[in-house]
Order: sequence, then structure tokens, then C-alpha cells
Amino acid sequence: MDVANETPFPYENLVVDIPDYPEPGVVFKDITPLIADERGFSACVDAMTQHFLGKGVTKVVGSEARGFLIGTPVAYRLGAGFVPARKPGKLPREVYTQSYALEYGTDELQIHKDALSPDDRVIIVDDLVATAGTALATAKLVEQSGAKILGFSFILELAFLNPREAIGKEYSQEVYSLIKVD
Ligand SMILES: O=P(O)(O)OC[C@H]1O[C@H](OP(=O)(O)OP(=O)(O)O)[C@H](O)[C@@H]1O
Ligand SMILES: Nc1ncnc2[nH]cnc12
Repeated sequence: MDVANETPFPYENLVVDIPDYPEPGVVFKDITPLIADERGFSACVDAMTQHFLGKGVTKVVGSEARGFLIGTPVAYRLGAGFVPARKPGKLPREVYTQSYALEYGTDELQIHKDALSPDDRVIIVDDLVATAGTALATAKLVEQSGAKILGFSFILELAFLNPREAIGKEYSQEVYSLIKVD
């Protein structure tokens, strides 16, 4: 399940470190310069997609909010649909709900119950994986709908927080990341 970028991603410098944000000791990885750069954004979407081309992906699931920014072009590129996993109270119809742990406290994500069917083959996409709490909550929502998870794809992986270990405890599917931060 271990899949990382085989070739260096030439736009790594467009992910900018913001020290001590949102709190002291945290380095925030700002992807907005990368997605604002026309060549960088397109190279990023192509690279994240390349790995799953031809694998029969029918739906991409991305979590609010940055997962929408990267998940929708990935879905378009794969010829798949996009399903948003949203914060509570945002989706208007019947939903599945999944709680997940944050560093302090808990949060929830929801998807529409009829957004996925057991015939769907899904990848879970986000800009960044840190503890993997968000990705695992999203995966649980996909499972509740009976759809099959083919893998996970991220721009950035904070490897020092061991997200692959966390995902690997529950899923054997491929985890792809474009940039690894040790
Ligand atoms: O692996 P984790 O520890 O769960 O962290 C990763 C998540 O954190 C960020 O989202 P955030 O919750 O900050 O929301 P945002 O997309 O609205 O900025 C990021 O976009 C991932 O979804
Ligand atoms: N260090 C970080 N930078 C940007 N987004 C994040 N989400 C969780 N941890 C993050």
C-alpha cells in the first residue's frame, strides 16, 4: 500500500511553510501558492491522478474544505464524479455521519446517503494528510455506503506524524502522496 512519488515533484517550493500557525510550534503547510500557479496546479492534479488512471474509479470523495479544491479537478481528470464529505448541517438530504478525533476534541463529517452505491469504486483525496483522522473518517463514510475504497491520494504527507501507519492499521489500499515531509 506504500506508494510515494517516484520522481521529485518540481513545484515543491510552491508549498510554503508558515511557522507557528495556527499556534506556537506548528508549521502550517500553505498550498495556496501551489494551486494559484497554473503549471504547478495542473502538474499536481496530473500526478495525483496518474496513479489511479485506468483503475475504474467512479467517484472521488474529498472532505471540506481543502479536499474540495483538489478533489474536484482530480475527479474531472479521472472522468469520475465528486462526492463532498461536509461538516455537520451543510448537506440538505439524509446523511451518514462519522465522528473523528482532532488534536483537541472531536469533529464530524457527513455524506449524503444516496451519493455512493455498492457499485462505486472510490478514491479519497485531500491536500494534506497529517494524523490521518480526516482521511479515516472519510473512509468510514464511504464504507457506510457500501462502496469499495481503491485508495487514497494526497499532495502532501506529514510523514513524521505516521499517517501511513494509522491508515495501514485499518486499510490495505494504496496510499499515494506527491510530497513527503519527514
Ligand atoms: O490528517 P489530519 O490530522 O486529519 O489533518 C489533515 C486535514 O487537515 C486539513 O483540513 P482542516 O481540518 O484544517 O480543514 P480545512 O480543509 O477546512 O482547512 C487538511 O485539509 C486535511 O483535511
Ligand atoms: N501542518 C499542517 N499544515 C496545513 N494543514 C494541516 N492540517 C493538519 N495539519 C496541517
